[in-house]
Amino acid sequence: MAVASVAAALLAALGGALWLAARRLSGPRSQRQQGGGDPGLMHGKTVLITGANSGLGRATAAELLRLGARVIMGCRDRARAEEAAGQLRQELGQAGGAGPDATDGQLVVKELDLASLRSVRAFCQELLQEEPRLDVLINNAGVFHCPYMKTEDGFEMQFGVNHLGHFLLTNLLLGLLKSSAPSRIVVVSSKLYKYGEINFEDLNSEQSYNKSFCYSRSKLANILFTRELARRLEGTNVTVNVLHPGVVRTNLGRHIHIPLLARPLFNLVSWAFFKTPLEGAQTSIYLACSPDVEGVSGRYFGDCKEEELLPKAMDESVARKLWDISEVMVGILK
Ligand SMILES: NC(=O)C1=CN([C@@H]2O[C@H](COP(=O)(O)OP(=O)(O)OC[C@H]3O[C@@H](n4cnc5c(N)ncnc54)[C@H](OP(=O)(O)O)[C@@H]3O)[C@@H](O)[C@H]2O)C=CC1
Ligand SMILES: CC1=C(/C=C/C(C)=C/C=C/C(C)=C/C=O)C(C)(C)CCC1
Repeated sequence: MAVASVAAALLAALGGALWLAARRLSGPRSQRQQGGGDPGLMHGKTVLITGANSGLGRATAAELLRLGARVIMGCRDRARAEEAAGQLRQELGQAGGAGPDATDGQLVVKELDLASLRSVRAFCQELLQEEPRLDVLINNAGVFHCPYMKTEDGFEMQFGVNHLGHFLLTNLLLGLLKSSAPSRIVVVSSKLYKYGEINFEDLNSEQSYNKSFCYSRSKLANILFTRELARRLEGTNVTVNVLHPGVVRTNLGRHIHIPLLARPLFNLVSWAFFKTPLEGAQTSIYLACSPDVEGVSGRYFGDCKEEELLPKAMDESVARKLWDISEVMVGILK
């Protein structure tokens, strides 16, 4: 009897694993694995991607590089970024691209720590000196569910990196984006914005800290920032759009503690149900280079299609107030 139960359990586990594998390999998602598109589409264009050494940013960099762009990887850890850049050059060579030597110079690594306003300023100063143009800025880097931590300037980490660091970065690069117009800004947010609120009385979470709320708040801030910026950029030929990538298998979950014994199960589930980084990056890539969204600004996208926002993400007075407070927080108040 016991032997029969064990055998049944093993068979069920095997059947489940096979079903998951079949689902992963034959589902519609696998068809989106390798990007198509004209390999010369982004030729002559310079793209800056924050957090380009890992996950979605890395996959976005790989694809835009394949499409011929000069890609600047804005990353906080030079060693991790150089390692990723080396792998990307090699992958491009192996995929029949221009080859590691010919692509040199099209992939540039620069240090950028969004948890330090000093680093953001130094990064922009160098970039403005060295780069004659910037066609696409992709605000992709992010931190998720970290324990309570503060940035170098004393801001709650998720709000500080996901919103404020990118707020300063974008503002300092706006002149170059305008002089390179038509140009685009792409902001990576999340569907989890739905659970956030902009609680102006405690933006630093000094009174209480809830990591889920603070992540959602930072992602709501990404959307409000996008909409306010789109309004300010009207008539400049610089567009800005925001997206959610879906649930993607990346390093974003690094602060989530999974007990050692449960990890294989979580890995299996994420492998079966989460998007791959390349699948998740499709909307970022679409907004960065598709002719379909030429002139489109201030909109929210998922799976390369426009989606509706909750009223709280379209509240113009909250967006303006957040903009004004962010200017004071990062020290660019004119
Ligand atoms: N994965 C998912 O399911 C979802 C992701 N997103 C969003 O997608 C974006 C990309 O995340 P994803 O690729 O998943 O996660 P990863 O953790 O794989 O990548 C995040 C990137 O952000 C960088 N980063 C973190 N902190 C800083 C900092 N202070 N300064 C500069 N760079 C920093 C990381 O650098 P380092 O490697 O050095 O840590 C890394 O390169 C994020 O904005 C995230 O909120 C949204 C919805 C779902
Ligand atoms: C891959 C993987 C993980 C990653 C989780 C991730 C990437 C969560 C993403 C969250 C979302 C949806 C954020 C939305 O903004 C775990 C569970 C830590 C452990 C098992 C392997």
